[in-house]
Amino acid sequence: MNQSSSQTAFPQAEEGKVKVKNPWYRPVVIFLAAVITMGIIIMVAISVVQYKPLHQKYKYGIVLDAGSSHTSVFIYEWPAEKENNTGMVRQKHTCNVKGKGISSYSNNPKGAGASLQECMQEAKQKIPTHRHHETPVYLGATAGMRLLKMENEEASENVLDSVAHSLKGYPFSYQGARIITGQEEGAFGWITVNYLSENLRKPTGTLGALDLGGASTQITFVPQQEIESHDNSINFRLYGNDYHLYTHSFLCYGKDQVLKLSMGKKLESTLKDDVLRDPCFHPGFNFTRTVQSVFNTPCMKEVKMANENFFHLGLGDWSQCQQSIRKVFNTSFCPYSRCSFNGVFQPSVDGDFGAFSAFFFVMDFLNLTSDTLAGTKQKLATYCSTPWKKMTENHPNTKEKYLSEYCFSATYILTLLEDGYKFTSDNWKDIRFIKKIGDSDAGWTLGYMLNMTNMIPAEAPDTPLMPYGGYVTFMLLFSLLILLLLLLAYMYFRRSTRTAQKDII
Ligand SMILES: Nc1ncnc2c1ncn2[C@@H]1O[C@H](COP(=O)(O)OP(=O)(O)O)[C@@H](O)[C@H]1O
Ligand SMILES: [Ca+2]
Repeated sequence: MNQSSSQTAFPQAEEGKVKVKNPWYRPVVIFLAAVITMGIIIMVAISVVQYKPLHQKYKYGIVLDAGSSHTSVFIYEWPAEKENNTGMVRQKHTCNVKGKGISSYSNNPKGAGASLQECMQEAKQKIPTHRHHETPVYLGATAGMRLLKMENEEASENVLDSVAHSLKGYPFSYQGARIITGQEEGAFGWITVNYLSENLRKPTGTLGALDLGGASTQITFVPQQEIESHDNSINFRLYGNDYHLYTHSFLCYGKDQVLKLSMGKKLESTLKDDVLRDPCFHPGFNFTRTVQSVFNTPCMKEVKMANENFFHLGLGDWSQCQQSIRKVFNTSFCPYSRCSFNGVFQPSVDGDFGAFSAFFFVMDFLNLTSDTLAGTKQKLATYCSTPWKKMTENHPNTKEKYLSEYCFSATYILTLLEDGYKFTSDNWKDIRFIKKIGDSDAGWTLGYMLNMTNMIPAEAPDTPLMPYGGYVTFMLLFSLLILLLLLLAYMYFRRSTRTAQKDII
């Protein structure tokens, strides 16, 4: 039997000696299986880390900017998972409170709280109900309330109590209503513009901040020189970088207060006359005002006039207007190596600046946001000399108060920037007149909220493994690769089995 079987044509098929090779034992297949398993594990792991943002939940915050001229309610939103990253918070909605600023309610404090109702109701609708209770609400009052506090502290407290009471009546998380300092107003404005420009986590330069309100104005930037006065220096650490800022807020140098100051100075020189001839107003402008409406401010000593009323007449002379505005800056003394005005230290301006609030409203209305300094002056001179009649005909939909004051306001802006802050025709182009960056308004409110909610950490937070786009591409390529490997493995398996079967046959 042994002999006969040794003579067969197919010795492999010999009984007892046939061995079908199992393809899974081959090292290549083991390797492929290992790669596939590892690939799947890596994909699952990355998915767990990266999947979170796909299920974004938004959080919200509300800040009320109680300015001297009016109050605005800002609603911010940000993805809950990414709250410590720069550029994540955006403005969802704004609401302008009807009527004047809260400081105008000094004789009727209850009215201040009541005035907020409409906008706060709107906030309730804009923010999903299940988020209401965890949405912080802050009210920050600026220079109008600083002035009221100087004039009548009790009245200012009553107004603040009234707005606090009103805000506590909503389902949000009330966090306080207070007068913020000029330093805070400057520093938070700077944080806002640099947060929105995503300058804070990069080693690139920062943007200085120029804010012009009705009652005060702020300048904030990173200076090249040492800051000689303690009051003007602010240091903070954001996302792992140290910032040394220069900031100053000039109370009474908002555009509405400066208008009063310069009119008051002109009235002083015409004590007995009941006519104020004003080069900062258009020719043909003629308005009867009360003397009290000019002197009703703690920014100026009241001057006794012969009459209660006066006629405010426009002359439309830009260069005379600038001469009169220069008088509100005291440059006769400086206890430091250099000053802006009124004996306030200021290092030389450096880098790019964002100029917002009334800087923007005024320069944008006059189409002066991108001219040279000389060009701006020339256009302004022509603008101021335009007859008032023509102005009202050309701009029937513009508020008359604003329209009548643009010549004055723009002349003040130019004088403040050039004579006050010492911008020159060379670095004029570094001033960007801006309203918004992306969806969000430039102003102190966003920076204030980021700070109060600890959303800008001192040290840089962890970043996701890779950007979202990169992650999707990576996952796609990786899936394709795994598919390819599976296909290869399958083809290899088929071939090996076929060879084995052939071998058996
Ligand atoms: N469209 C506009 N045109 C001109 N000025 C404007 C416009 N909108 C607002 N303003 C002015 O901007 C200034 C805003 O100041 P505000 O923030 O109320 O005061 P402050 O910051 O000093 O407390 C006011 O002088 C207001 O009249
Ligand atoms: Ca303001």
